[in-house]
Amino acid sequence: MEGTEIRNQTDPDQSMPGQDTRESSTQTDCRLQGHGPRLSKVNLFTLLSLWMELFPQEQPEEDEPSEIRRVGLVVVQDSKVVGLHCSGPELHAGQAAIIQHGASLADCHLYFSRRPCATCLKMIVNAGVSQISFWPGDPEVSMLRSSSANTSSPQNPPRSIPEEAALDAVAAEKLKSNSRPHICVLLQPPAPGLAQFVYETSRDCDFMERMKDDDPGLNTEELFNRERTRHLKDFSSQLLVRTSLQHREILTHMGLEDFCVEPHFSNLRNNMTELVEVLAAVAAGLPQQHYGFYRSETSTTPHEGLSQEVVRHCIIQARLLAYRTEDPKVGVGAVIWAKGASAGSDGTGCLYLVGCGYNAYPAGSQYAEYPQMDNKQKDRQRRKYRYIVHAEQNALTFRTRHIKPDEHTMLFVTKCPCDECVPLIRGAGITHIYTSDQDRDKDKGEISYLRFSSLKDTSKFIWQRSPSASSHHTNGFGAKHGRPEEQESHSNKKLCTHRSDMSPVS
Ligand SMILES: O=c1ccn([C@H]2C[C@H](O)[C@@H](COP(=O)(O)OP(=O)(O)OP(=O)(O)O)O2)c(=O)[nH]1
Repeated sequence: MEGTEIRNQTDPDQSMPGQDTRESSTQTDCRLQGHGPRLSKVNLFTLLSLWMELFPQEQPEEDEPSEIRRVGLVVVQDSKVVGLHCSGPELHAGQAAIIQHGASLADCHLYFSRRPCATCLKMIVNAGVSQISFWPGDPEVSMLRSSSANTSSPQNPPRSIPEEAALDAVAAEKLKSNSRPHICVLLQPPAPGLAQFVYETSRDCDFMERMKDDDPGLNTEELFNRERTRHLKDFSSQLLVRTSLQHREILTHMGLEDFCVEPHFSNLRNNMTELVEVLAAVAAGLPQQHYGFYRSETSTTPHEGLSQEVVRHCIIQARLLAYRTEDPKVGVGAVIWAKGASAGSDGTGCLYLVGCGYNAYPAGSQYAEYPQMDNKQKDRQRRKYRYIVHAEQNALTFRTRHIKPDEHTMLFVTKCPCDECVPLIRGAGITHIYTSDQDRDKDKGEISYLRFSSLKDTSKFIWQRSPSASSHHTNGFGAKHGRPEEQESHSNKKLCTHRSDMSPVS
């Protein structure tokens, strides 16, 4: 099994070979700070790749399943995400990455949501990529689907691997063993309690809170559980291999026989399931029905440009990033996408990634180098606020592309931008912001959110009840919406909702 590794460490943040060792030392020690478990970088990149595979498509997959499956891809350079891709109508995700990044892929790490086909792999190997990691489910050239008459399904596995998939597997194996890049499966068990932490914090995130504020009678827990179950079902059928038998067969054909041995096999399947559960919980934090991102200026103006599905997708990317926060208390994630003049052949259409980030202490700082206390501490100099770099600030600082004045540049952020960030966002030329405005107009002393309302030259799209749902007051959702009521709700919140010290992410 040359070139393939089982990474199954007990400490998810344990440094990887080739990974910056400072990275693990900067993390907040959750046991000391009361912070929930933190997502490891490997798991973040893995989850982002799975999520990219699920990027909403203009053209839904044909009824007759193709043997070529959609793939999500995350391109990482120096531990920073520099590309998010997915398969499109013409190009596979790997090909799209080659087209967009060219030889600058050299020394990048690539995280695929499936083992890429040999056609992509040869170009990627050729570009000098340093490491390729893939999710060990059904590969891009599917071993579960067949175009032959006896079409298979997850319920009825093919009696043998389709010929095309078997040939592709042989070629991929050859590329794996002959290539300079390290081609491996980099899966880590999520930190103990992470799934539960994500479950709790997603259920109470700003987006859910907004729904609760609008309709105090709404059973958000029930709504959240329903959404989570629905996502879990969808994501599992897409991303997991249903039976152990099928999974063993696939792994064997991919040259991953070592994974088929116990306890590795059970661990692998457990880790995969747990990560899919995390993804389902994060996605459930933004229930699809009746809510979406609508202009803040007047909630009756329909959303322009991006579909609600795409916006929601990008906000969920930001929510995943927030689980890498170094703030002992509040995680914030931000993603910036730009809309190019013409659609590429990537599954993201005209959109391309500009940058992403989460709130953290200055890059390269050592653990406990900076104060981590929150505003309940008495000494002002011991508070975190002067040291933490905000999610938007990291996304802008470590962006991979220039922001072009003639293009729409869209910031997706899980928390209302604060007064420190608003001028940066304006100065950088961000044209659209998608966010929750739960903290808008609040002044918390050390950090305030007063300037967001006066940010005039940027279109703001706020998570709120869809204007059409509001006018009908359907399904138990209350009637409150629109600017006057929103303002009333904010001032009320200022008085009555103060989060506790153990306040969760987002
Ligand atoms: O635009 C912003 C605003 C804030 N943050 C981060 C910075 C800091 O890490 C955290 C502060 O969150 P919040 O304002 O909720 O402060 P808190 O510590 O939770 O205080 P409080 O208890 O008053 O909510 O959010 C960002 O990344 N971007």
